[in-house]
Amino acid sequence: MTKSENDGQAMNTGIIIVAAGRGTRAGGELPKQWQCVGGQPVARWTLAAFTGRGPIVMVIHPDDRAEAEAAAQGLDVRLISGGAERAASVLAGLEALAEFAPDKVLIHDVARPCVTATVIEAVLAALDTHAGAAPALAVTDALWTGDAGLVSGTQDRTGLYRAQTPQGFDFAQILSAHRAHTGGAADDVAVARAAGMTVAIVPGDEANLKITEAGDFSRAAKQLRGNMDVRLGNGFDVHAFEDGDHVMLCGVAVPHTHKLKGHSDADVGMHAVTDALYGALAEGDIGRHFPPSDPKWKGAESAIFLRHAVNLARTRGYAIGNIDLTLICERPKIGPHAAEMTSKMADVMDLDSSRISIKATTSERLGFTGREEGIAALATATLVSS
Ligand SMILES: Nc1ccn([C@@H]2O[C@H](COP(=O)(O)OP(=O)(O)OP(=O)(O)O)[C@@H](O)[C@H]2O)c(=O)n1
Ligand SMILES: C[C@](O)(CO)[C@H](O)COP(=O)(O)O
Repeated sequence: MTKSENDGQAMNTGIIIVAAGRGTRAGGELPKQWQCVGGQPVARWTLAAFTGRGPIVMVIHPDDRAEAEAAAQGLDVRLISGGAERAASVLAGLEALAEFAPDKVLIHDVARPCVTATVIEAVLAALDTHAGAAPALAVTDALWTGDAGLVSGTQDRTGLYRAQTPQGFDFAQILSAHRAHTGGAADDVAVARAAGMTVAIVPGDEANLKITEAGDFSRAAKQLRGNMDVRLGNGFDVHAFEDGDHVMLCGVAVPHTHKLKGHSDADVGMHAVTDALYGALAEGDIGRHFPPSDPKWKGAESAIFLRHAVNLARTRGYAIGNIDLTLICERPKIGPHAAEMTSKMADVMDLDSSRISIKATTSERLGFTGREEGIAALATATLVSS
């Protein structure tokens, strides 16, 4: 991940996912963040919730690199080594993020995979007016002290909150607060307050639980199932042939007796996939985002449109489930180029190629594709949010 690769995204916010803990209370053969809930590692859910919001640094234990790489596969995440205490891991993350010079930073426990976009956005909004902001829930149960199984006293709950993450801060201020902090701290709000920063409380969410004990895995799985929003979109596009010697299909220049006619590079395959993503988001189509009347897009690479749709989906908290594209033409033959097209699309979409299907059919010489007047493309996309 480089600074320039993130240009155009939410560049002023950096993300730190602290994942260097050992998960001793949760048990299991692997630390809790690498164990699966709802079919994928805890860490992957957590990373997906922040993808598209800015550069992500995940702080890990040096022994966990293989598990971390598997959990982050296909996502733009920098892995760095943490320390023995949570605060040391956060400081390592802040130092690594300094290269991106973010204005703000969100610091989140990997062990909170059910965090919602609403909570993240509430923290970010509060950072417009405060140096720090964090989600929390007011304590609603009565509080007691206990001793040897007996209630030994009661505790006034007025003004008490249960703290959650992500905790958000002005980047420069929290970096210097962490550098100056000595001794333990339960969280980054404690470090910030010790340095004199004010921290706003924003509404937390019961769903944003921290996997701490073994029983929390099933609670998280239930939550992830319940929160999951699956969206499906389809896209259809047609471009006519004109004189030329190659067609652009899914980012690959395929030699042919004609080229495709269009305002942009006329990559009919990418256009259909882009429209499927916009469709899944109920965001209209390419024309709404990149009007053909705008000379700026004349001859433009269609990868620009596709990346925009992908980033829009990720910014809204969706991961791309899969893409299925059918190209309809008699010629050129797609089969020999399908692997290269898949790899190019995977690259542009920053998506594992196993989630991309590119296939082709003829229309049995019927209709405009049968008469070789042009190429049609039909795409389906699924988006999954937690
Ligand atoms: N040295 C540490 C300790 C904790 N953490 C992270 O801080 C978060 C909150 O910590 P906790 O839930 O206590 O996780 P563990 O330390 O892994 O759990 P345990 O205390 O049961 O071992 C977790 O995302 C954990 O990975 C970290 O990055 N570095
Ligand atoms: C930061 C935190 O998630 C706020 O609730 C929590 O303090 C970290 O977990 P730990 O169990 O206290 O290490």
